[in-house]
Amino acid sequence: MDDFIITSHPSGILEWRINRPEKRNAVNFNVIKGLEEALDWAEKDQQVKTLVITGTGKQAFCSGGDLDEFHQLKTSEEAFSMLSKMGNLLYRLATFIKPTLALINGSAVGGGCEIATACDFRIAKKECKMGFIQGRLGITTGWGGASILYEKLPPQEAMKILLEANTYSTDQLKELGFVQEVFEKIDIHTAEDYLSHILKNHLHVLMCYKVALVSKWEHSALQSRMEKEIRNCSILWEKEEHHQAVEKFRTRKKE
Ligand SMILES: CC[C@H](C(=O)O)C(=O)SCCNC(=O)CCNC(=O)[C@H](O)C(C)(C)COP(=O)(O)OP(=O)(O)OC[C@H]1O[C@@H](n2cnc3c(N)ncnc32)[C@H](O)[C@@H]1OP(=O)(O)O
Repeated sequence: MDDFIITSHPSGILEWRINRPEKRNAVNFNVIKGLEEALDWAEKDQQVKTLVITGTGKQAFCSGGDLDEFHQLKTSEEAFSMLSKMGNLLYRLATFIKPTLALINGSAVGGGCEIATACDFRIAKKECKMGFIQGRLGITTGWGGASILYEKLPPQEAMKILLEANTYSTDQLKELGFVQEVFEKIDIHTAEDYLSHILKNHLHVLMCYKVALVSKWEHSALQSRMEKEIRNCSILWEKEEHHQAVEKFRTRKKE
């Protein structure tokens, strides 16, 4: 089974789906490669007007980094190599020249929330649990998601959900303005309906509006703020508290 699936829809949506439901769509090195592939495709294909990111199954959008695969990374430098690889892709996603949407089909936690944050829009199935839970593992957002979140929510609201490292309901996050719409059921057709007016417009119109947003972030040095955030996470990654927290998760069911 492929770790990700890319589907080009006649509506002009390119769908990138993380396909690891048995691990709640955790991100491994293969999935990181898949995100780069999807961004390359969406950039080059003139038929593509929007990029939609989602997950396979009804339980998870994405559970963040694969704690088994990335658990092997022990030192700050080893961690930084992976974190910056994904962080560079999240900067590329956040500043992507075409509109992007996170179709949140299930729980989105840790780096899964960072991926959702990097998209322009977030629509979610009711009752999904979402949250930047990295703090529970003794680390901070490792893919630059906090810097992007500070661009999308009032700073005090963004800081509260980062500091709490908690999970929230979709209704709570809609009230905060993090989630744009909540649906009882959700699938790619929900995304097509939500994007229907955007998909009717010329691609060059959509791209010009994205350029206007991206230039704001270029001037406010979003990329270097993300790099600093990622470096700080890699320093925390090396500490014993982080490795013990990950080990506790990985062995929790075997007790
Ligand atoms: C790399 C850093 C990155 C960043 O911040 O940049 C991060 O994302 S750090 C945060 C990493 N993610 C987590 O800590 C989330 C861990 N997972 C969970 O909290 C839960 O699994 C949840 C809420 C996503 C879903 O809970 P649910 O009860 O529905 O499922 P289970 O917990 O029973 O898990 C089912 C199955 O999936 C495996 N699993 C889940 N998440 C991960 C993961 N992130 N990495 C590896 N494997 C994961 C879990 O172990 C179970 O497998 P099984 O073989 O059945 O034990």
